[in-house]
Amino acid sequence: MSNTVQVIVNIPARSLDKPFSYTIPAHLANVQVGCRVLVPFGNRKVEGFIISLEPEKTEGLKSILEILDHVPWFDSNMLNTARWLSDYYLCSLSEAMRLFIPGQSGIKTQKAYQAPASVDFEQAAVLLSKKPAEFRTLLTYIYEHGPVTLTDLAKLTSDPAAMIKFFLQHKLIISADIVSKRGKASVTTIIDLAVSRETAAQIEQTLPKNKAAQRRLLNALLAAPGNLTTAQLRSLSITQDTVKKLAEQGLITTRQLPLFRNSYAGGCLQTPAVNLTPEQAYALGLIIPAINTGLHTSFLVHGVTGSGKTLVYIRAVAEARRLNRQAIVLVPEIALTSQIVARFKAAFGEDVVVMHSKLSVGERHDAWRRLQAGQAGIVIGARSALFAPAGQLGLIIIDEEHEFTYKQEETPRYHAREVALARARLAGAVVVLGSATPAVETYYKARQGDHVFIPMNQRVDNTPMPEVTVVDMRQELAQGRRSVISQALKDMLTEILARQEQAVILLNRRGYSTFVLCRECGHVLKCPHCDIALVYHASATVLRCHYCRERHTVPDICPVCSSRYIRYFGAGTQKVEEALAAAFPAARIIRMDQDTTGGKMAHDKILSAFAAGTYDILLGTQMVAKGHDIPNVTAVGIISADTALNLPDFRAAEKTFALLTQAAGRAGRGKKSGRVVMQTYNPEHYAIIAGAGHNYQAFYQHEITFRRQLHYPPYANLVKITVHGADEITVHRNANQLAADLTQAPGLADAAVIGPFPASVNKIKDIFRVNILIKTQELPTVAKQLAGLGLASRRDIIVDIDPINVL
Ligand SMILES: Nc1ncnc2c1ncn2[C@@H]1O[C@H](COP(=O)(O)OP(=O)(O)OP(=O)(O)O)[C@@H](O)[C@H]1O
Ligand SMILES: [Zn+2]
Ligand SMILES: [Zn+2]
Repeated sequence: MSNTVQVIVNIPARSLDKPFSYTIPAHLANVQVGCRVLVPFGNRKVEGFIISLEPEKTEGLKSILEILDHVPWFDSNMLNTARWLSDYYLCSLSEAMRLFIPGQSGIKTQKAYQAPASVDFEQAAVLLSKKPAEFRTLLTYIYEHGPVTLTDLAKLTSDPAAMIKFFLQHKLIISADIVSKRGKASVTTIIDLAVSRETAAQIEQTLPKNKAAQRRLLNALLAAPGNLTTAQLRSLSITQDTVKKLAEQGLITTRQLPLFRNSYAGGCLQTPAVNLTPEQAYALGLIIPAINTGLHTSFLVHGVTGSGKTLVYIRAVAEARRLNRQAIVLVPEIALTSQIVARFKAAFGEDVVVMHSKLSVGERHDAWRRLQAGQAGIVIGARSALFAPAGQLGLIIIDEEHEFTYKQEETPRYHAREVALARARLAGAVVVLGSATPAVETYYKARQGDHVFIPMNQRVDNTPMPEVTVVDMRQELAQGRRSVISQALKDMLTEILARQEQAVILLNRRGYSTFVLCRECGHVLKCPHCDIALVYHASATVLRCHYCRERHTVPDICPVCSSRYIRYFGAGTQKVEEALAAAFPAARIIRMDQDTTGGKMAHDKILSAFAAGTYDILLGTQMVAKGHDIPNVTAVGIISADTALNLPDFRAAEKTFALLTQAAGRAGRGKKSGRVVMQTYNPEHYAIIAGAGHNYQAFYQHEITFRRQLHYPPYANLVKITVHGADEITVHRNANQLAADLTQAPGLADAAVIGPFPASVNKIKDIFRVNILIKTQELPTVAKQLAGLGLASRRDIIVDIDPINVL
């Protein structure tokens, strides 16, 4: 029997990134690895996670105060995944473990005040004699009711803080933490008769008149076929007090049942039995046996838009469930993917737990307890669902695996795909990655044999892919048309509106203010050394390369065609909406972008209204391009296909290609065929040509060559180091020093250190940010070196392994 445990305290401070030892008091002897506990830490009580039991007994240790879980919250798979995460992403183990807890902590700590162990009443009386009477009242209250919080005290007097300060100063009170468990399982009380119905009826008769409530309760129980819940009693205005009185007399019994909150009562669809398409059958023919082996395998399902990937996921999950194993289904953003959630709900009902950002911490806890207890088998949600306590994990699905929302942009800066692969490897689980436009890194890995590759090249029912027209906006200008809506787009919309079909218009606005484009010839100013668009810094009106620091002034005329139409930064959604309204006064247009969608569920509402046919045209940014499956959408217009191309980002072409393909994929998914108009200043760019031709292969061939030549991922790993601080000069000095140190560091000899350069948004809330980029083929060595330099524990530094945003 072990007497000592190693505990990771749930405090995200980097300086505490090591386990602390505690002893186990005799009454908590059954504590296990993976349990959350309450421990004394300094003069506080904090939550801790037990990561190991030590055989040795060590003298002089503090002991654990309380066990918060009777079943360990962390199983070995979760614990090892957290360890992997902290090693790979250079975060502390507590930062990694917090990911696995709804609300990041199982306890809530409130500061409270109470009487000290001994009080010198005489001295207290002297001190208070000079003070207003309020002081005495408050102190008496604290002595009688303590520990009490400031909030409690604020109910008694308007400004308790000053008085508390005085009491603390003179040691009349001490502060103490009130620690409460979070996400307590909500319970319902069940009330039953403890005596025979005859006895109860007799007693009811003999109760005096003033016991009306007790009589009502007995009558209610006599009338009810079985028992009653407190909620039912409330409707009869029967209080807890009455229940207590009858229970004390031994007439009734009460017991508590856990009540699981389930806030997602979404409408269930009826799924008719379908025959699998040959490609779906082929995919499942590979995936299902893999699930059966119980060994880790990963698949990449590269299925064109509308090829029926969701059904493959559902059947794979059904197989995992048949084997009594659990499944995690990740979607990029729950608010934009209600259709897939509805399909899972329809197929699996209550076995599905849906995690979305609107859930309270309590609801999350309940949901996760249901998974932990095996009462639910499937969790579907955004990247955080990956950390669900699924002890029987057999399958992880990542839909739209190329989406950048899978990367967490705060510490720990993990990518859900990588963590999923690590967790599944540790659990012997299968991973299915699905996308019409896989990330270049993922596709490369599949070609290398790291993932089993499954192509799905046909749409369901062999519906043709939509026909795409590329419009050269330079030609439009040359022909005197200045509208943001080209003639071809206008013609297409006129036709489909006349047939009462619907259209989606995508305005790809991202990055518009960061680069300079010539409207006449489409030329974008690029760095001659890095082939990346120069970033426009409005504050200094200069152009800079964020990869090699080259600087240029902004030209007044285009260096290629001498046009004065350079410095074009594009149009916003509002402007496009006005142009559409002017061209189609009768059309019902709904706009969806950051400005119109305050709450997250607003997306959902807009999409459902559009799907229901309340609107003819859905106009918006990126978010209109994704995920939805609306049969009456036959036309897609892309206002500015190439804006993302000009982002000073080596993934610019990939982002553009993915967006065009996904957007085009919204058209013609039903019986009616679809059409797409893509407006661009770069019709000869490979991402545009491949996007228009639905040709992933062509895009990939081009892209991978570029990546190989310039040593970008997948041929190297990147690490982004951000130095930040309030003082610009210090930040720059520290960054320069760090870059110099890194260049000299022995373990980084083979790595390229690039920068420092100011972040593209170089000042946020008065904090300056400067980036250093490391390109390496030896990430583990570099990571070790960075950890050795103590970077991970510096407060002014953020280390981002495999950054998605390099700006
Ligand atoms: N075997 C089948 N028989 C009939 N209809 C099917 C079949 N499989 C899928 N479908 C239907 O085909 C449509 C497209 O399927 P789904 O939405 O799964 O495509 P997808 O591959 O996920 O596309 P995207 O990548 O664009 O999201 C859906 O309406 C779906 O219900
Ligand atoms: Zn030009
Ligand atoms: Zn450059």
